[in-house]
Amino acid sequence: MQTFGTFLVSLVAASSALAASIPGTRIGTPAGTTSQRTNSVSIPAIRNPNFRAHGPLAQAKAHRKFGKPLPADLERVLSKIWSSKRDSGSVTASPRQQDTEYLCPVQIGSPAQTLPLDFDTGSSDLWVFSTDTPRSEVNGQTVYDASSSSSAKRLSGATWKISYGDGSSSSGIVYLDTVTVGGLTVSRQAVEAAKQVSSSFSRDTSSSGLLGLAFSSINTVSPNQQKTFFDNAMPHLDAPLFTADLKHNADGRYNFGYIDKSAYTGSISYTPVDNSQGFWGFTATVDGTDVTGIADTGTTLIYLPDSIVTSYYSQVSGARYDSSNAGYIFPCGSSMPDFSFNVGGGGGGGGTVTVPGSYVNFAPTDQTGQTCFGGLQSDSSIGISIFGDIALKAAFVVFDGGNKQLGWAAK
Ligand SMILES: Cc1noc(C)c1CN(C)Cc1cc2n(n1)CCN(c1cc(N)ncn1)C2
Repeated sequence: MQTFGTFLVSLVAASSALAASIPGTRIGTPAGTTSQRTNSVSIPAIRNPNFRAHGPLAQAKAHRKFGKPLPADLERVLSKIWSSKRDSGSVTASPRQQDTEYLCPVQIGSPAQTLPLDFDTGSSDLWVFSTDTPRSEVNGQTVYDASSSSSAKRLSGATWKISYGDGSSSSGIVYLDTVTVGGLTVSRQAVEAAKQVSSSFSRDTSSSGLLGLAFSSINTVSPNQQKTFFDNAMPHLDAPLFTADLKHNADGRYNFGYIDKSAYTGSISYTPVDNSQGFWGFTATVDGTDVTGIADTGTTLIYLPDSIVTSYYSQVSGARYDSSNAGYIFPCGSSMPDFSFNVGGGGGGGGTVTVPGSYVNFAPTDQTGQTCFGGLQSDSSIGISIFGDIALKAAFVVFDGGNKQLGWAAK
């Protein structure tokens, strides 16, 4: 069996023998060597340190070299190797405005245009500020220019329109273009260019749009619904999953296709996902009460049933629901209790995620800094419980699209 190293040496030996037999042939004297004779050279044979010897692949090379068909058993082995998935990606998630949102650099088009996007497991549109967005609505954001991308193709007749839980919205037209996240590339990804954005997006000068990571069933492109970046990438990934490792006031990371064992402690507790509404829906247990909600990186706070929220703030002196702030507030100097929930309970006890009390002290309600707004609020006006960034940044979370499950681990 010839390994690459041997192959390289034999190739070099052949050429220098050849050169020696043809007078005057000079194949160049490599740096560092001198030769008394005029028609001979000595070439170092450098072993390729990156080469990994592999029997079947070496067998295949030998058969191909001499034009021989591969034996059936070798064919079977190679087809398994060559069909194996081999893609993955890893990108930094940078917090903005006290962890209000997390932005990741995304490359779009050829040549690449890099835009900071909000990765949102609560929606399924990849939309961007673009040269199609009215100048009056662009406020310093980096915009996507499809006309500068040789790989951009307009998806004729396609439009999109999306509204979010906080009342913000955007809409526009659609291109197919090459999108790369952390080294993972999807060609012909639907890139939704905004022709209109609501004021909260215009004011958000650091974000150029969103990259949806919920299920493609709630993508808003019409008449032909489009797939999310993750859905398009999934068949090529080493594992059909991505992980979210968001942090408090610090850069975190989204990984695609693999689980970084150094990013969490203890074990990962898994729980089934209900994607019937297009979200990463799951059930957790809070103080013995089952809560069904969604894991949503695009929502800043945690929204849970009234009973749980009221019970939590009853532990904090001076905490109250304040209608002028439309939420629970408390004295900023309060020492907030930790907030825990259990995932994957079942017989094995599952795993407990503990949100430090300091995370629940979200932000002052005004410049005086006397009163602070809670990171845990009631879901009664939303109709669905949401485990947003305040909860997610307390854990290492596996979004497993292949097995429709969510994994939670401490970190
Ligand atoms: C958010 C946010 N909060 O303070 C700032 C600043 C921002 C960003 N900024 C105002 C603009 C904005 C509004 C939204 N986003 N970004 C992200 C998508 N939104 C979601 C996603 C989802 N899964 N669920 C609900 N809404 C609403």
